[in-house]
Amino acid sequence: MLKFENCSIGHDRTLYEIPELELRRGEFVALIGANGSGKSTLMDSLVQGKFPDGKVSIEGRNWIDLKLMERAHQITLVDNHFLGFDYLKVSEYLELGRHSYTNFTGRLTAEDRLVVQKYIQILHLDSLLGQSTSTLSDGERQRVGIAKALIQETPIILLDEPTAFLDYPTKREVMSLLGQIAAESNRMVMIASHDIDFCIEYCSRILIIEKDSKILRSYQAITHDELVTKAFGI
Ligand SMILES: Nc1ncnc2c1ncn2[C@@H]1O[C@H](COP(=O)(O)OP(=O)(O)OP(=O)(O)O)[C@@H](O)[C@H]1O
Repeated sequence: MLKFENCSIGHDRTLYEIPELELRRGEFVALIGANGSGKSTLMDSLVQGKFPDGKVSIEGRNWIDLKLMERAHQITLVDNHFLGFDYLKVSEYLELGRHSYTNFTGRLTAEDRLVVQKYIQILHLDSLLGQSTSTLSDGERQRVGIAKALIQETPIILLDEPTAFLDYPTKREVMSLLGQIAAESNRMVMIASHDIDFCIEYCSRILIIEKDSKILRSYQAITHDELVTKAFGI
């Protein structure tokens, strides 16, 4: 569904190349690389539709030709930058997930509300709905962020370090949930992560930004030691 051909990734200089890569629905993909190697840059480039060269296509359509709203219906990014606002309740924040589907009034339809309600149930968020988004714990904020991404109902979900700051059981819970979402709702879920052992355990595919070659390569199965050598050169 998401295909890269001869792409260079980087802002003002090339950080690495993606010669050829095709990601499919149902896959739970980990993106691994050293600090500053360009994991967030790839996610940002996808959301913004900015690739200096090469070709990225989704379901056969050239990604850079899609309008902003068309891209918003295809892809969602959950990052760790949102720390909440005192005035924004969890329920209101989740409703923003339907924003790209509403008309100019911004009002949700009954159908939109059903979608929001569905993911509130799946992620067990009932007890948090009236709480201010600025008061959530890291684990709660992560679950709320994932719910908002699901509410957007895009076939591609990108999460930048979704397990950062979480305790051990919550990391397991989030990884298992993301794998389930990919498989059961037929979406492609990609995470950037430094939790390499969790990625090996839970993800169906590992993408490594290789330190020596500066090439992004895909692995279906890889050991901890092989991964460390390829990603960090040690
Ligand atoms: N807007 C920007 N303009 C120019 N350079 C940028 C910009 N954003 C990031 N960079 C640079 O691009 C490189 C890759 O950064 P990026 O955040 O993608 O790495 P990362 O792999 O996600 O790192 P980490 O694991 O530390 O989060 C870094 O050298 C960074 O300084």
